[in-house]
Amino acid sequence: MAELLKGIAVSDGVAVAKAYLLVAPDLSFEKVSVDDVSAESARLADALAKSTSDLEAIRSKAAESLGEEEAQVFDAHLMVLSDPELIGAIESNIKDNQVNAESALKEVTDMFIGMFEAMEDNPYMQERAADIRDVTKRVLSHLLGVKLPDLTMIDEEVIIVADDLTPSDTAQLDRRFVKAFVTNIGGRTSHSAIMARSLEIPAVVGTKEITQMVKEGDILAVNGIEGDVIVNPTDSQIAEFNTKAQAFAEQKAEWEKLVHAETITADGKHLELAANIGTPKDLEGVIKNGGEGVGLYRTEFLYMDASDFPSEEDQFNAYKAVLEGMAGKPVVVRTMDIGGDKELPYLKLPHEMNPFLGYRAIRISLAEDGMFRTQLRALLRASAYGNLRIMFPMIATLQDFRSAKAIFDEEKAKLIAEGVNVSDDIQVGIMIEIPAAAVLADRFAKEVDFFSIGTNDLIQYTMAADRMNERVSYLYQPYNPSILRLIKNVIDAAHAEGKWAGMCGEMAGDQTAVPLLMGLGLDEFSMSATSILRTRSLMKRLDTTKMAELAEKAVTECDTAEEVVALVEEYTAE
Ligand SMILES: C=C(OP(=O)(O)O)C(=O)O
Ligand SMILES: [Mg+2]
Repeated sequence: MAELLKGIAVSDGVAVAKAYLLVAPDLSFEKVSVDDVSAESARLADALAKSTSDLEAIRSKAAESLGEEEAQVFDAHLMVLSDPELIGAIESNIKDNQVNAESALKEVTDMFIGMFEAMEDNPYMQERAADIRDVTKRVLSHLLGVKLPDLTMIDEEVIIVADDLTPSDTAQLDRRFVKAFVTNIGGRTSHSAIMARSLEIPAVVGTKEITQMVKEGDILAVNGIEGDVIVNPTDSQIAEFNTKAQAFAEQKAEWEKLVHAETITADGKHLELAANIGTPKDLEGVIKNGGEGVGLYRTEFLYMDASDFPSEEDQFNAYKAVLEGMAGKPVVVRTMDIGGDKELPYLKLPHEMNPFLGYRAIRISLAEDGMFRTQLRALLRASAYGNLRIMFPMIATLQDFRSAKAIFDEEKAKLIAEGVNVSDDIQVGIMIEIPAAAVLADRFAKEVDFFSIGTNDLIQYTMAADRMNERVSYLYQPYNPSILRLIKNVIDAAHAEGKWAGMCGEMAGDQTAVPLLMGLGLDEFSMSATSILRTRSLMKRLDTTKMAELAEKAVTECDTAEEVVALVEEYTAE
């Protein structure tokens, strides 16, 4: 029977395909004694052989899609499988203690993992412990006859079902095969949702129970525009979804006509529509969608995609590629924003109660300033290849900004003294994503070159509602008058000092927010590349004077987000 589930629509598009469960399988087992130890050893040998052949296949797939360097992680895993000391110890455990292969394996690997993990100052041994942990899971899965899900091995059309997708899971999705994803948790501004939009993969998150409702092989129909998911749809429901997919494709074709057009409002004002990117590869989408610049390059993905800190040279090459790719159009590069839902496995950070309020972004950069200086040097060297702007994330105090700017100035002076070609026209600005900075924007505006409002975080900190938590998503209110007042304060403060104010939070591409932001005088709108054309189409039919009247009313006369939405509808009705 078909079952309908409602979730949060986070990435447009409609898809129907087979479910693929990305759920950690149950690998529990009982320790039992065995009489036939040679049969048990044969079971172990069989599981080891199957694990080896899995890993060889995964390795060659990774080499093809991610590159040889990324694939080398799997060499370390293969080495574990052929390590005579480890395998020998498991075999002896079976023989000497007459126990099943599962428990012999687990006891020995736990012992090695414990030993290596105890060597706290030795990152090499820590990594070996992680490798053994991974390989043990694989061998156990073969012994128990359960399947380990693996995103890189998908080779048919599927819809991924998971509790949550991490940003690195999302980065591995192959658009040819992954037609959509559906998760239990998450919100519109979770990083996996943001990435789904740039990959143009339809997605519905926060369904709370999709993983319990779906079995391997079920068919799913997903509508990422409205947030509907149907498990095992009927033929007529499939036909209905296909009609919606068709209508969406036609709407997109209409927007695509604006790809080379400028963004001009009904009263002839030019506004800048820029794109948010995570890697140089995303430039293709920016160009395809007519982006007039890059308003946010999230450089942390460069760190997250590597197995160790990227070198100055690797970073320089990535930044240069983006600057050259945008051919003189502005590119705002944000310095590393690790923390919150963006983890860096090789930067061992202590577990925190509230990671979004913890040690993250500029706080890490200022404390571990070697890493920060490397990034700034790479950026400064790349500045000669385009129109670079640098932005610091999570600035809470003027002292944060001054410290970061002082390090930037020092590195710039050093490079110039070394005779390196550095642009003398690099604007340095900040993200406004912490309410303290939004309130004090008039003071910041005297010292920075620009603001970019990061509403994804600004809303969660202002409303005290976690951006990832679907239970409090009703409080995550972009149109709440309190948020609009903060935004107005920031834009007015920038303009009073002759500076520009942009926005790179997801709100900049939200079709209900855009009329308000136009009315508040926002200069630059930076969003997922896939939202650019529909926003250009909307702006073309709106008049800035009328939108200013709308914004003024919203800020001074509305009590609630609902009232603001009603007002927007009234002012934008055709
Ligand atoms: C753009 C933002 O940064 P991120 O989503 O990467 O936290 C924001 O907080 O609005
Ligand atoms: Mg942020």
